[in-house]
Amino acid sequence: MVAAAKIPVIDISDDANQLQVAKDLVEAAVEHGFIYIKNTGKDIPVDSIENAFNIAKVLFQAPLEEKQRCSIQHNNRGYSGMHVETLDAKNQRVGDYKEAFNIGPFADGKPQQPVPSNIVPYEAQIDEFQTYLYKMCLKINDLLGIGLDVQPPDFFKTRHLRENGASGTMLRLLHYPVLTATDASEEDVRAGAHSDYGSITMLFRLKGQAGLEVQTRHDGFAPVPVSPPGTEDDPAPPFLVNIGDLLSYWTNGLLRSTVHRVVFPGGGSKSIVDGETAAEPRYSIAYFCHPVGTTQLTPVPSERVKSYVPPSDAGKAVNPYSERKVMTADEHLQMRLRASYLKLYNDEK
Ligand SMILES: O=C(O)CCC(=O)C(=O)O
Ligand SMILES: [Fe+2]
Repeated sequence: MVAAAKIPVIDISDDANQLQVAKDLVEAAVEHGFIYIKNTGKDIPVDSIENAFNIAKVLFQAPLEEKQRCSIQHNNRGYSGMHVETLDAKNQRVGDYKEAFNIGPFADGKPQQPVPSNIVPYEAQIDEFQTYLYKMCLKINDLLGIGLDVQPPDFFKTRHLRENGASGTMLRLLHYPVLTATDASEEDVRAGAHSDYGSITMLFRLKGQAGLEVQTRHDGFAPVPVSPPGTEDDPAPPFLVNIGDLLSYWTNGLLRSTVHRVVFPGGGSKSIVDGETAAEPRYSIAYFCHPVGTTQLTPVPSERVKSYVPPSDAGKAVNPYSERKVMTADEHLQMRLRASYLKLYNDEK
C-alpha cells in the first residue's frame, strides 16, 4: 500500500462553529494548499453531483464534429480535445491525454455559448449545479476571509460576487479515456503537473477512480485517494478544494498553491491506492473560481499576510507567478491561458 498525500478533511456544514472552521480551513490552506471538504449533502445535494457526472458522460459521447462545433474560444469556454491542452508545457512533448468542456455562467437558465445538442435537455440541471457551486465558492471565500482576519472579513466574498462584475469562473467537465494499446505512448500523461490559475478550485471525483497526485514538499508526488479514511460512509466522497496561483499571489504566498497532476497509475513511481483503479475511463468535474476580472491584485488587507515571510527553503514550492507586480485578475488569467493553449493563441497571431 502506498502512502497517500496528507490532506485534512474539514466539515464546513456546521455554521454554528464558523470561526473555528474558518481557522482550520486557513491552516490547511497555508500548510497543504489542498483540503477535503466533507460531503454531508447539505450544501450541495448528492443528486446534483451525480446528475452532473451523468451529463458529462452524455456530453463526451457526442460525435467529435459536434463537440468541435463548440471548440474552446478565447473566452475560455467550450471543448478542448485530446492532446490540445498542455498543462506542463516545459516538460511535456505531447498534450494531455484528456478531453474537457468548459461551461461559463448561464443567464436566465441558458448557456451563453454553443453546447452539444445532446446535453440541451439537461440545461436546467447544469444551471442548478452551477448555482450550488457558486454559493459554495462564496462560502469558502467567506471562511478564508474570516480565518485570515482580512479587513473587512467579507473582502474575498464580495470580490467574487457576480453582481460586482464578470469573472473567469468556469465549470469544467473532464474525461480521461483509458490508455489503449494502439494510442499508447510513453509520453502520455492525463494532465501534466501544474498549479491552478484562479482563487480556489473545487474538484469532484468518482469513487474508485485513481489518478490524481499532489507534489509533496520533498519533490515527489503522492496519490490523493477519492475516499480518505473517515469518509467512507458519507453520502458522497468529499470534494477537494485547492488554492490557485491567484490567491497565493494575492496573499503574498501565505496560502499555498500546490502542484498536482493526473497520471496513469499503477506503474513505476506512479502508485495506486487500495480500492482504486485506472482500468476504466475517468471523469472529474472542476469548478475554477476567479474574482471579478477588474480586481487589482494588491496584497489583501490582513495583518497575517502583511507579516508573512516566505521560508527561505521554499524553493520550488513557491508559485512561479508570485513575483509581485500589480495586475488585475483578468490579466493574471490571460497570462496563464496563453501558456496552456499554445495552438489556440499562436494560430491567431
Ligand atoms: O481531474 C482531476 O482530478 C484534476 C484536474 C485538474 O487538476 C485541473 O483540471 O486543473
Ligand atoms: Fe488542476
